[in-house]
Amino acid sequence: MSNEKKQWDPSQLRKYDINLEQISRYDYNDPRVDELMSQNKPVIIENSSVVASAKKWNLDYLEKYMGNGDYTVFLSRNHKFKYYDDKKVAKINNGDVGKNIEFTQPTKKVDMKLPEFLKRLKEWKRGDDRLYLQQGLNNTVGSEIVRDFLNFDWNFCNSKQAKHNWGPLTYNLLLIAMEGNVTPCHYDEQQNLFAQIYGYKRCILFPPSQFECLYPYPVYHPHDRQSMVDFDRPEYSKFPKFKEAKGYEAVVGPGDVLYIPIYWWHHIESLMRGGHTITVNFWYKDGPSSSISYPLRDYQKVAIMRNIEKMLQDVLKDPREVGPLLRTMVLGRFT
Ligand SMILES: CC1(C)c2ccccc2-c2ccc(C[C@@H](CC(=O)O)C(=O)C(=O)O)cc21
Ligand SMILES: [Zn+2]
Repeated sequence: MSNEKKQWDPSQLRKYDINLEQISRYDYNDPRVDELMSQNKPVIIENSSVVASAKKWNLDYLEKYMGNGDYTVFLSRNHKFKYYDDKKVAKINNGDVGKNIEFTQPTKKVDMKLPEFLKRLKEWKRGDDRLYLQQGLNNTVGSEIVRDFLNFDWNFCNSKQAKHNWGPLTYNLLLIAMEGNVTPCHYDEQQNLFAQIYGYKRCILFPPSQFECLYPYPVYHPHDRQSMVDFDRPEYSKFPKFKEAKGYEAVVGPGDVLYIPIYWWHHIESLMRGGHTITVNFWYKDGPSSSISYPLRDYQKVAIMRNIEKMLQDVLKDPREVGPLLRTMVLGRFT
């Protein structure tokens, strides 16, 4: 490591007051990779050829071969790109879930041609909206890109999918972020092989067991699955257990593949002053839980809590009644 030219500098990482330790890195054919994956623990897989065919994906190549379709681009007034579920926004707007839910859309979703996206990326200056291109890799992209996509090392991905009993591949997202962009802490209900192609991203992960330290929004909220804690300015009075959160971090670079286990929280930032970043992720549904085995995994308890919240929300209708009912049911009774 010492003799390699350092590709990034710690000053490019945003400063957070969080207890973090390093995520392990192993060569793709090191048995410890599968050991960790089988325990649903994160690991960085080095030197695989999962996306080797995309090594040549620089912005000029993409501009030349990505075709002239419209791409999904998110715009943000600040560095954070908080996911929101627009189906849930609609439910709030038509009063389906109570009137008093304040929700301000944090990002705007626009369709943009690639040349315009790249132009705005190059000409960006302080005060401009930040951009984040997120596009499913499908047949709208040019034939060369499809060829590169088909030349991903699918044997590697399929072998992981089979060995760890994952469900079907649901999505490959192509992500082109501006330097400094942040995807705030959230979890997904899918297994994720996060393949870094260009530039460097710092990833902070927390296990599902840290649910009570990360204070997710209610399930009906458009920010379902996102943490309510603002890592830049944590409100410890509202979220006291955030002080106890214990996470794992890694900086991934070209050729690294980070396994983000299902239900694991992750905050992902493109290094400041590091130029744009390009990532392709591989999302897999969870495998068929052939038989429930005890003790339950932490992530299964998160799934149980989600189902209870959904059921209560459906039957109580007004979200303001969910908390009081749960408190009445639990406080002083289940010590
Ligand atoms: C922020 C953004 C563009 C977005 C906006 C609106 C709806 C969805 C999404 C969405 C989904 C996935 C990612 C990639 C990654 C985070 C990262 O690499 O930044 C990640 O979380 C994952 O691979 O699971 C990024 C986004
Ligand atoms: Zn995610």
